[in-house]
Formats: sequence, C-alpha cells, structure tokens
Amino acid sequence: MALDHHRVQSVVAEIADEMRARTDRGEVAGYIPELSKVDPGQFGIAVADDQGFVIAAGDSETAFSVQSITKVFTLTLALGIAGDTLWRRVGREPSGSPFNSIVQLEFERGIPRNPFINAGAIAVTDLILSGHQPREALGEILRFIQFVADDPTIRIDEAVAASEQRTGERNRALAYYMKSFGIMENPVEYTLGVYFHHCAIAMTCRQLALAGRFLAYGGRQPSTGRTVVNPERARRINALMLTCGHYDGSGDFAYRVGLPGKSGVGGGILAIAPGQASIAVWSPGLDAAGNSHLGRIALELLTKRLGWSIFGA
Ligand SMILES: NC(=O)CC[C@H](N)C(=O)O
Repeated sequence: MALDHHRVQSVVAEIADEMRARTDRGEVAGYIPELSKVDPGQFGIAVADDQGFVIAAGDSETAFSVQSITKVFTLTLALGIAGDTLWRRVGREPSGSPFNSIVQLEFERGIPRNPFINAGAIAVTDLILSGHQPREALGEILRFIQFVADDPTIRIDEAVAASEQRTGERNRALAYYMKSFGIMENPVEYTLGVYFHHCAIAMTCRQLALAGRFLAYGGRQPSTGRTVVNPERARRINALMLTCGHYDGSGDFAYRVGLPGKSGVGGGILAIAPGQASIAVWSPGLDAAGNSHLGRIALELLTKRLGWSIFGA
C-alpha cells in the first residue's frame, strides 16, 4: 500500500518538534566509555517506504552506534546459514531479564533464551564465524547490512569497538560460560571480537530505516527487488522482534507501540510496520531497561497518530 507521504511527513515533523522540547531524556549508556560521550540532546527519526522514499526529521543524518540492532541482521544471516538448526543453540522465548543477564544460562544448560539478548547474539555470532577467520565473518556481516540498506558507505566505528573490547567483561563471562556447556565452537576471543565490532557499526536513521525494509515487505529488498529471506522467515523475525526485541521492556513496547522493534544501547530503535514502512528512531538517553527513552515515546506517538499498530488503531 502506498504511503500517504504528506500525512506521514507532518506527523514525523510534529513528533521531532515535540521530542526536541522534552527535558526527560534518559541516561546515555555509561558502561561502554565511548558511548558515554554522546550528546543526549539529539533525536532523529526516519520512515522508509517500499519505493526507497525516506521521510525524516531531526538528527536523522547523524551516524550513531547501532549496537544490538545489528542482532536482527546477524540473526537473519545465521538463519540463512543454518536454517532452523539454529534453534538448537538458541531459544525463542522472551527472557524477562536484562540484556546482559547470566542467570538463566545456568538453569537452561547454556542455551540463551533468544537471539536478541547478549548471550543469544554471541551464540549467533559464533555460528556465523564457524569455518571463517574473524575478519571474513565481520566482512560478511557488514556487507549484508550494506546490501539490505543499499548503501556501501556504512562503516564500523573502530573507537566504539575498541572501547567495548576493553570493557566487555560481562560479555566475556557470558561467552565463556556458554563455552563450558559446549555451545560455542570457536575460540571465545575470536567470537567476541566479531561481536564487539558488529555492535559498533554506525548508521544514520535514514540508513537504518532503509536496511529494515525487507522485514516490512515480505523479505524483499525493494530497491533491488532481490529476495533477502522468504516471507515466512521475515514474518518470524518480526515475531521475535515483537516478543524479545526490547529485553525485559518487550511487553511494555508491544503494549505502547504495537510494532516489532529492536533497540540498541546506542539509543536507536528499528521498528517494522508490516506492509507500511520501516522506521528508525534515535535518541541516546536510555530508560531503566536499556532502551531509548525518547525513541520509544516517539514510536508510541507515531503508531497512535498513523494507526500503524499491528493490533489495530
Ligand atoms: N543492548 C545492547 O545494545 C547491548 C550491545 C552491547 N554491544 C553489549 O554487548 O553490551
């Protein structure tokens, strides 16, 4: 269905103005030193349709660290490599725990709850790495993101990757713990090196909204017409984003926004309105669950004003 560009444009502009005026901005992620330097006063939004048309406002052309949003793309790649055998290593249930929690791993024999918490994404990265050098695996992830975004200029922010590599003790603990259960195939430091670097990919809201389109349009990358995944897989990735994309804030996100979404600690959120649009928002301040505070509020206003919730107007 064609988007009413005029209407979307006015809602997007209105929301950007409202977000600019707000003083409650959340807290920038402090545990990755490089991210703690980002100015919390920023807000960007971009909505992409199947024609590659982008409606944007605010700081939509500023690149930010996409962090856990890359987990959507690594999951897509890993499903392409392993198909449904992937689900032997990682579950499909919401965790109800923080993104970097270790507690469930002990009870559940090292199998992470889902591919979007850190443990699950590290297990997915390990699968992509198998049979490759870390540099090749990372290249494959980056090229895949450039392909779905139709933009070869997307890069890794090396300063962010190095910053997380230096301070990633919690992720190291998760990875070694999974290794002890036989979940990891590769040397842990190799897998983590790839993980830290793909989390450090930098994108603008415009690039991210374009990259998400295959999920909004039945698995097809609309600019090239090429199939990224089949419609069933696109639908299932969306289902996982809805149930698990915001950690222990996933229920609240579904309740308020009503779209599949994936957040990252850089303050970005990718949200999918199936058949309508792919949406990216960014504001660096986070809420208590580690999801963008204003990003979530902006999406809530957007779906309400445009009637885009998958649960009805
Ligand atoms: N929620 C996130 O964005 C977490 C990603 C971050 N790279 C980490 O592993 O801690």
